[in-house]
Amino acid sequence: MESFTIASKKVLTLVLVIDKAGQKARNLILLGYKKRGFGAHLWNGFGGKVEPGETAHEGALRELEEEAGITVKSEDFKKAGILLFQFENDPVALETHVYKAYEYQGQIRECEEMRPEWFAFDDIPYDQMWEDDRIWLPMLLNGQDPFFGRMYFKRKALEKETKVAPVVNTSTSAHVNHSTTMTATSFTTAQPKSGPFAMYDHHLEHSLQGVPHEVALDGTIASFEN
Ligand SMILES: Nc1nc2c([nH]c(=O)n2[C@H]2C[C@H](O)[C@@H](COP(=O)(O)OP(=O)(O)OP(=O)(O)O)O2)c(=O)[nH]1
Repeated sequence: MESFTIASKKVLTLVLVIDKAGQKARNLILLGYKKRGFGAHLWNGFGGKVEPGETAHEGALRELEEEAGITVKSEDFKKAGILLFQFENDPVALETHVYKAYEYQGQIRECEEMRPEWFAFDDIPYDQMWEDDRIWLPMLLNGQDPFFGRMYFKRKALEKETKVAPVVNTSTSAHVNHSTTMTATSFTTAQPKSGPFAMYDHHLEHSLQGVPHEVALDGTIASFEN
């Protein structure tokens, strides 16, 4: 496993809302399609950066309200673990505190950043999610939390995708005009399927005895919650 010292870290949150045997008698998970910013075009839980003066718990509740329009009572909010994301040639690691909730209040709504949607557990769109999610999300869903994971990513080479504009038939005739030329070709940078980063290594401990509270700069669990 890759192991390198972190110079600093940012504290983030990630919330998974689960509807156990809901209306359709199937277990459902609420994911949001990220419309812009970091992790754009991927499905994910709700969350973001913890603000100064806020605990991770408070930050997670705030982001859930901002991004999905719903609230969760503190007693229904359970810490599932910490995921430490490290990126090649980037000394800043992302210490992501993951929470789960089975009850919520309010009306789920879309915002500028996220489009929420329920997914059955057997229909989770892993190929349109961060690559590490297929490793730890099943554990969260199976109750194998709390967990602690370290995930290492490399930046993917962005492929150039050629978009060919539709053929414009300038002929007034009903017959296909074979002499019609194709108009300007536009070049766009394609978004790789599971985001611009590729995971190249990971380490995951699950069913821990205690709930991780903080990660040390050597990438180990610094403390557990009381
Ligand atoms: N599932 C999953 N989530 C991840 C991974 N990496 C990663 O940063 N995240 C989450 C943690 C945060 O919830 C979110 C990143 O936070 P963000 O940049 O959207 O934060 P924010 O909402 O404060 O951002 P902004 O308002 O400044 O745009 O993505 C990953 O590998 N898997």
